[in-house]
Amino acid sequence: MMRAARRTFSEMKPRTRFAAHKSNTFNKISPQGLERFRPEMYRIKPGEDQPPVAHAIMLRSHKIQDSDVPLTCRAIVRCGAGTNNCNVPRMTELGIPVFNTPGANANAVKELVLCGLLMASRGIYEGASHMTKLHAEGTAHERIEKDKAMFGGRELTGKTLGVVGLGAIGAAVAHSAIALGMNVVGYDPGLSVEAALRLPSGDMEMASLEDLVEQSDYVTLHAPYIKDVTHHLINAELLAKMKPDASLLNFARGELVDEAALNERYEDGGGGRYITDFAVSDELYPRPNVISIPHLGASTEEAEANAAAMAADTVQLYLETGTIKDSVNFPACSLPARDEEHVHRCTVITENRPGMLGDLMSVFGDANLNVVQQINTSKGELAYNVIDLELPRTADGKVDVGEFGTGDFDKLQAKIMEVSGVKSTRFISDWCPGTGYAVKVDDQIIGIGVDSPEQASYAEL
Ligand SMILES: NC(=O)c1ccc[n+]([C@@H]2O[C@H](COP(=O)([O-])OP(=O)(O)OC[C@H]3O[C@@H](n4cnc5c(N)ncnc54)[C@H](O)[C@@H]3O)[C@@H](O)[C@H]2O)c1
Ligand SMILES: O=C(O)[C@H](O)COP(=O)(O)O
Repeated sequence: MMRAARRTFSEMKPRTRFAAHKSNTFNKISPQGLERFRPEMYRIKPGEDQPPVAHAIMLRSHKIQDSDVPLTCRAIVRCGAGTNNCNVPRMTELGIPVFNTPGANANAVKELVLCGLLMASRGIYEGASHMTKLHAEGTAHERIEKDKAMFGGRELTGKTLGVVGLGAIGAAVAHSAIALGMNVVGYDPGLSVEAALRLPSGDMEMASLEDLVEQSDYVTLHAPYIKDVTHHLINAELLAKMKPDASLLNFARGELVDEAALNERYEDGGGGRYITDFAVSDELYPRPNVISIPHLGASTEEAEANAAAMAADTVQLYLETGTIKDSVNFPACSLPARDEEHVHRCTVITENRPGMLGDLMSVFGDANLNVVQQINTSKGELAYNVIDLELPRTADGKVDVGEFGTGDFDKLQAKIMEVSGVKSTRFISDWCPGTGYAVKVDDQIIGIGVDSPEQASYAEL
C-alpha cells in the first residue's frame, strides 16, 4: 500500500523526501551529471548492485536486460543518442519512458567523423602503423622518404559526401564538410522541421538513398539502429551502386551495414575504405580497407559531461513534475505546476483509445475530486496524462485530512488501475515525489506504493 496511516501533509514532508528517489547507473557516468542530483532527494548506486532497486536507471552503451529493470522503475535515461541497447518496445508496454540526450555528443562525433574522412582519403593510419614497424626495426630515418610513396592519398575538397541521417550529427557533419570544400548530398526519410532548419539547406542537395550512394565519394551513416527498420540499411544492392573507390564511414551503429556484403565487395576487388567506430566481423577485420575504432565517438570530456548533465535534468524533471521531454517512446508533455497545498498531481499512462480519457475522468468524478487542470498527449498506441486534483479543504483553506486522508490515495489509485487500458499511475507532490506508483503488468496490478516488492524485476513476472 502507498501510505500506512493518516497524517497531515506537513507531517509527512521530511520523512518521504529523503526516501523519495533512487537512481541506478550503468556505465561510468560523468560526475558533472551525477552532481546535479540533490543528495537530499536522490541516492545514486552502481547498476551492478543487487538486488536492483531504482526509480530511475541511467546508462550509456551498457546493454540493459529486462531483468535489470526493477518493478520500482519509472524511467530509463540514456546519456547519449542511441537507445538500441534497451528493449524500448517492452518498456513502452510497461509504461516506462525511455529518454535520451539529443545533440549532447554531436560535436564530439562530428570531429571524429572528420578524422574518419581524412583516414579514408590519406594513408594516415597505415602510414603511422608502418612507422611503428620501422622505428622498431631502427630503419625509420633511412626508409621514410622512400616508403611514403606507398601511402599516397587524395584530397577531400571537390569530392562528394553523402550523409545518411540528418539529425544532430548528420547536420553538423554536413556543415563541416561544406567548409572543407566538399559537395554534400543528404538523405533522411524522417527529417523533422527542427532538424531541417539546422541544415545548410542552400548548400546541399537531398536525394534518394540509391542516388546518394551512386553520387558519393564518401558515404557517412548517422541514422539510428532500429531492429526491424534500419537493420542492414546499407545492403548488397546499395554497395553494388557505390563508386568502385568510394569509402563508407559508420559512426552510427555496426548493424546498419551488411558486413558479409561489404566483405564480398572487397573480395571482388572493390576499393575504398570502411572506417567504423565499432567492432567488425572476423572476415572483415583483417582487410586493409577496414579501420575499426573502439566506439570513441562520444568519448570526450565535453560530450560525456554534456550528455550526463542533460540526462540528469531530464529524468529529475520527469520524476518530480511528470514533464516529458526527449523521450523516444513517450509523447512530449508539460503542465505548469499549481503551487497550492490542496492541489495534488497524478500521472496516468494508458492505451490511446476512444473513451479512455472519459473512463479515467469518471474515477475522479466518482471520488468527488475536482480536476483543476489536466493534459493528455499521445504517441502511437500510448497516451500520457498529467492531472492536477483539488483535494477537499477546511474553512481555513488547509487540506481536509478528515475528508481525504493519505489512505484514500491508495483507494483512488486502485480505482484508477482498475480502469481498462490503464498501464500505470504515479502520484507526485513536493512531500512525496514519485513514491506512489502502481503498474499493470500483463493484466496483473502491482501496487508498488512505497516500493515493495523491491527485489523483483519485470523479467521475473
Ligand atoms: N559513435 C558514437 O559514439 C555515437 C555517438 C552518438 C550517436 N551515435 C549514433 O548516431 C545516431 C544518430 O545520432 P544523432 O544524435 O544524429 O541522432 P538524431 O536523432 O539527431 O538524428 C537521427 C536522424 O536519422 C534519421 N533517420 C531515421 N531513420 C533513417 C533512415 N532509415 N535513413 C536515414 N535517416 C534516418 C532521423 O529522421 C533523424 O533525423 C544515433 O542513433 C546513434 O546510434 C553514435
Ligand atoms: O549513441 C550514442 O550516444 C553513442 O553511441 C555514445 O555511446 P557512449 O556514451 O556509450 O559512448
